[in-house]
Amino acid sequence: MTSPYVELRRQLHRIPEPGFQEFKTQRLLLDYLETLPQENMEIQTWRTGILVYLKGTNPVKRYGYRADMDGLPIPEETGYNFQSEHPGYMHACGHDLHMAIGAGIVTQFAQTPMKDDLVVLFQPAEEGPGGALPMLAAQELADWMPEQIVALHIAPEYPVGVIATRPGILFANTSELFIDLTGKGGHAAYPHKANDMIVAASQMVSQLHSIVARNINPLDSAVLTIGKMEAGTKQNIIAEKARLEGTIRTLSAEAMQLIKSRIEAVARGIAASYECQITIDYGSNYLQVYNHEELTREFMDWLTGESDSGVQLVECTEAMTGEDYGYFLEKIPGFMFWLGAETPYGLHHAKIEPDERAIGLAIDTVSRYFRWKSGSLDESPAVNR
Ligand SMILES: CC(=O)N[C@@H](CCC[C@H](N)C(=O)O)C(=O)O
Repeated sequence: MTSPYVELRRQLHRIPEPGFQEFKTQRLLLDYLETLPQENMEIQTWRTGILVYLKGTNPVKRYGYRADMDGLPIPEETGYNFQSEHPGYMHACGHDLHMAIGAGIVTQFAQTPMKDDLVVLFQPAEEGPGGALPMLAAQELADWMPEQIVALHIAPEYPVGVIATRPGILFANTSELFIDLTGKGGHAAYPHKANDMIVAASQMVSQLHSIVARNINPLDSAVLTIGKMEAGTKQNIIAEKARLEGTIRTLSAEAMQLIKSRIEAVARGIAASYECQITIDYGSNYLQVYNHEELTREFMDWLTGESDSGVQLVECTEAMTGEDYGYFLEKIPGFMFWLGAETPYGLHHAKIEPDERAIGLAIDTVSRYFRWKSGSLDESPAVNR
């Protein structure tokens, strides 16, 4: 029989929504939360997010768990019979699993409280424009601010049972990148009377790709990806406008600064040689995910000691993915970890089908960890997987 959390994940999978438009997602989660015992639980909404407070029996400390909520603009190509009902949108980054795990953790503590308090946060807009910073600034969270926080991200490359993390930097600094080029359009047969922005944008993409290869110290990892290019209106019209959309990833703040200044130099060169106007917008920027060194090491040691939990700990390297959870870790001590959910297709792929057995394992592991921290491990109920 399918567990209630897998069922909830499937329902969430059907309704992926863009950042700050997670209206149906919020409704579905609120409906689920209403089915739970309410005696020691309080719920607040913030924009399309949800904050759940679970009161402890004799609280000294307040812990936190954060799950992200938004989907991605990807037309789904999985074989699921619970595919996205929102054309062109898909949960392709595991946020449906992250939320189902969050709901499972709430269930565990609504049914059997621990000694300490727990706040579970469902945060909108992780993929963009970023919900973490405004949520951290919101009065709703200020009143319930956790003293330690945990989050996870599914990992398609690890089997179920693997939890991978490291003390220190786990995910990169990120900056979005939007470049608009404006030249002069015209008839395809009169190129000498126009400034073709398809040619200018193509040149610019090549030059942008040489920045990481030729300006960044190879020992200081960085990535610049252009994920979208738009130009032109018809095959026999010279394009007056072009737009490039991408993202920059770095492990150091200095490399981010350097890449941005090189992008601006490339833009000045292209603008001069193609006699066009270029504007650059860096969109939203996320801070690196920096795991608290002692707390992460303590979690890793605890996992290693949990011999019959079915979890295998891997100490992994950093990844160039980004996460606005980095802003939580800037303010609140805590960590993030990768949760094995093996599938042949990676994050942000139209065919990704994460292994759902990861859901029960994560609910069990995170709940047991909080109970252990709180000195309440003896009261640990089994998870309905
Ligand atoms: C885990 C993950 O895939 N996160 C996203 C975060 C996106 C940040 C921002 N919108 C950007 O594109 O720079 C990622 O792409 O790493």
